[in-house]
Amino acid sequence: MQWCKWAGKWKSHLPGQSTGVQEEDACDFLFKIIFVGDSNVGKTCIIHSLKSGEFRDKQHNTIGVDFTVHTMDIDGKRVKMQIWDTAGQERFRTITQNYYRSAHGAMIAYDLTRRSTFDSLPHWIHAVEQYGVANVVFVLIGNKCDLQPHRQVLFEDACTLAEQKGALAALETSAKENHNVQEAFELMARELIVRNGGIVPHEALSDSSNLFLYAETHSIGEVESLEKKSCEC
Ligand SMILES: Nc1nc2c(ncn2[C@@H]2O[C@H](COP(=O)(O)OP(=O)(O)OP(=O)(O)O)[C@@H](O)[C@H]2O)c(=O)[nH]1
Repeated sequence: MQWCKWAGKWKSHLPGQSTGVQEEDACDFLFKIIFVGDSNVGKTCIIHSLKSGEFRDKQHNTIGVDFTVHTMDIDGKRVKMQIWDTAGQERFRTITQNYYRSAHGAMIAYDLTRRSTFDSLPHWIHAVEQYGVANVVFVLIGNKCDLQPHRQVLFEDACTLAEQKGALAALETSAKENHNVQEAFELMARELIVRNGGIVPHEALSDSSNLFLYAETHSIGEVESLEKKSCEC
């Protein structure tokens, strides 16, 4: 018998029987994650980088919502993440908000070379909180950290916003260089496992703060004392 935990509710699966669930579909946890943020911040590329480890220079914008499943092993637990890649374009907002419902976690992305996409974050956080489940876990992701010379957002500004809004973490990623992509999703998975009754021994989670940041781990107190300097990618 295989078991799959869907955010608190256990479902049993009998491989090869009438459910049609195969051995490879078995998992210990199954989480729904929505990926939101302005258009062209790199959401689709991050997901592609997560799945393939490669960068694909996307030629077109997402229309509505795309869906993918990513499985990872966390300390011996098989964790499946249903990732919903939503279109950032304004015209799809009404449609995409329908997918926020029942999401356990939200990745909220901005492009660190475009300040306007960072300034949109309060909107996205509000929307996730408004249309999603109560106490949804969210992570702020500053993408394109390979483009350091074009940086318009200090990492410390993202940390401050993360602290103010109650984000789990602020991270900087590069889909192009596959930097911090796996880490972002693993961080989310570990937190969701803990919130859903699993025990995941990990030094980051034993920190008194639940805010984990780019490159190094800092508690909220440490963040406040960080100098205003851009972080290296
Ligand atoms: N330099 C660099 N470019 C990136 C990175 N990630 C994405 N891009 C580029 O940014 C552009 C937008 O990427 P997408 O993944 O399509 O952005 P999106 O957020 O999914 O956009 P929508 O589908 O409109 O919501 C593409 O031209 C990518 O090649 C990155 O990490 N570094």
